[in-house]
Amino acid sequence: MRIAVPNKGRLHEPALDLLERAGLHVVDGADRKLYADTVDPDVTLLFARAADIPKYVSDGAADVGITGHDQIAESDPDNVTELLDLGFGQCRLVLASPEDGDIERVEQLDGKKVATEFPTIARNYFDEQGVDPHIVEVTGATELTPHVEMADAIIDITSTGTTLKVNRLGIIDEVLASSVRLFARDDVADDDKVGQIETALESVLSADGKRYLMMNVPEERLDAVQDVIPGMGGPTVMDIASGNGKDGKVAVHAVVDERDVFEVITEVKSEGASDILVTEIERLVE
Ligand SMILES: Nc1ncnc2c1ncn2[C@@H]1O[C@H](COP(=O)(O)OP(=O)(O)OP(=O)(O)O)[C@@H](O)[C@H]1O
Ligand SMILES: O=P(O)(O)OC[C@H]1O[C@H](OP(=O)(O)OP(=O)(O)O)[C@H](O)[C@@H]1O
Ligand SMILES: [Mg+2]
Repeated sequence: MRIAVPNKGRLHEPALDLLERAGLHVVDGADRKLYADTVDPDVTLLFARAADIPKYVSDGAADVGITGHDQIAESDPDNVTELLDLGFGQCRLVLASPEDGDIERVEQLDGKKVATEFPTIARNYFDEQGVDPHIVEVTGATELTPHVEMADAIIDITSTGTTLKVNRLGIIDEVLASSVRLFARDDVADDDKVGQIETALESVLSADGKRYLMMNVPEERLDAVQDVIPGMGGPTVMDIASGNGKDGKVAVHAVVDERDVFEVITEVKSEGASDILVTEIERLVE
């Protein structure tokens, strides 16, 4: 099973980091190497350009891919399925034009020029809008093109909005929202190994922002403590070996949202909980 992962750019590190946290450790990765084995003898990583990854998967060079939804939509293969939103690389593809120009609406672009790195997405978008501009294909620095008479508008990626602002471009419309996805070729999407990879990555995403809370609670206070813990499916309650001054107490364990931890601790403490421990969770298989 081969997983295609971005070889550089902003998606490389977070994609590898996620695979590592999911337990798919790279065993022989070296800088600039184009493939690497993992601790799972059945799983190899291929490092490719983010834009080429949908084609690698579609054509069978890899079975599973990790890249932006925008790249999958641009490549538009008819034999891949998105399995998971991996929650990073969030951005929007937008239609934008010079702030001081007179293009303010999509309809004004009929017969005009629109520069983009995403010609397929652009063409689909304009077809839906019933507008027919010339698409000027570029491979980067798209924001420059309206200022050198190469284009009247652009369709490009924005996240913080800084690049558009610096280049005095204003958003006319949102074309596509994107984030990084795990996807597979249809003929392998139901394989056990693909399922294992999906579960492993999902377990890391599920654990993000969650904390594991442990505490000791006098038995007679258990109901009151349980009431203030918003854990998944209720907390786990265990007997504690007697002795050590723990008689009459039970151990309560619960998974709690990180943002609730402060409040929960304050409340369970006031209900009589002691020896409270908070730990991070590496993975959570639900
Ligand atoms: N500013 C951004 N914020 C969030 N995500 C982004 C941003 N720019 C790009 N992306 C996402 O990352 C993907 C790849 O962009 P990136 O810039 O890493 O690759 P690239 O420009 O092709 O890099 P390189 O040319 O070095 O290979 C995009 O398709 C998009 O999904
Ligand atoms: O809204 P912002 O936060 O400013 O981000 C948007 C910019 O980020 C990307 O470029 P990148 O930095 O990847 O450079 P590139 O043109 O070399 O791909 C994208 O192509 C935009 O230019
Ligand atoms: Mg880029």
